[in-house]
Amino acid sequence: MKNIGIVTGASSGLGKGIAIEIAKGFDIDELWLIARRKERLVELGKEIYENYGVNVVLMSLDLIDEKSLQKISERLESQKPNIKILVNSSGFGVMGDSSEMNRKVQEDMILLNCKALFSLTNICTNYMSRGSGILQIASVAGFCPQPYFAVYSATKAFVLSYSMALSKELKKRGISVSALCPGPVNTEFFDICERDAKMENMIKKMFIKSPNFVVKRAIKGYLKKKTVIVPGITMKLLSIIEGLYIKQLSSILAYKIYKKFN
Ligand SMILES: NC(=O)C1=CN([C@@H]2O[C@H](COP(=O)(O)OP(=O)(O)OC[C@H]3O[C@@H](n4cnc5c(N)ncnc54)[C@H](OP(=O)(O)O)[C@@H]3O)[C@@H](O)[C@H]2O)C=CC1
Ligand SMILES: N[C@@H](C=O)C(=O)O
Repeated sequence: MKNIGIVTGASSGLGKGIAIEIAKGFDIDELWLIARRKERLVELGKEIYENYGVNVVLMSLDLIDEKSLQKISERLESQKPNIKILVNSSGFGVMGDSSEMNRKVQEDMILLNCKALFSLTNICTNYMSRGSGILQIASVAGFCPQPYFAVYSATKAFVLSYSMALSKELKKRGISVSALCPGPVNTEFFDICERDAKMENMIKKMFIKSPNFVVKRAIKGYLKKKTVIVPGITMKLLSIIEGLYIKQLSSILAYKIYKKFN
């Protein structure tokens, strides 16, 4: 059976960086790279094949479109591979006054950051086995309901909560789930996000990290099977103030209570 990795959002930023690290260091036969921009995927696929000898499958798909998820599902069903690692990095955020912002943009944030991430995770767990793992790209924004980033921070709270709970459910199958929660990272994310709120992002830029820094910590945390990975000391402190340990404790308690009575 073929061992594969799947990375969404592979055309730029964290997804691209993580895809390269997987190709470098993971024992896989094939890497599926997913995003909309085909030319970017072709470029990355070439780099990965030439430098690391890993076969790539390029899937130029809009994950907001349900048909894209069907295509991935059909391909998995026809090949029945063993998914060693799934990375859900596709996502975007737009700042602004939620009641004044375009509704479609906000709905799309929910569809991509939450719905597509959930659907792909749910599809892929059917093709995972002991030793497989899932790396979800959440955000420190998931710890804090942020005014003027209301929908985005809510989508990341979903990713964080879903991933923390799922990690307990999948433990019995030997599958790890890690939620990466970075603070601001210097990627194309801010080209989209900054449309409405330059001032806010000037503050964020004081704490900005390079994608390389975040990718390295993401892989390290994933390999240690950490449920929540927060890169950098400032963001770690912020996440603790915003309740990281309380969330972790209540999730463990909820799991123990469920197990006792079921
Ligand atoms: N940068 C930051 O400060 C932080 C980012 N994050 C999260 O990290 C993740 C990656 O973001 P980052 O790398 O920074 O930003 P980028 O903008 O560099 O990457 C976003 C990726 O998502 C893909 N994407 C966007 N829309 C779609 C779509 N409809 N269908 C499929 N793929 C799509 C993009 O590819 P394409 O356009 O080709 O489709 C791109 O590859 C996101 O989930 C983001 O929320 C979390 C914390 C901080
Ligand atoms: N963490 C960043 C995005 O998710 C931010 O808060 O801008």
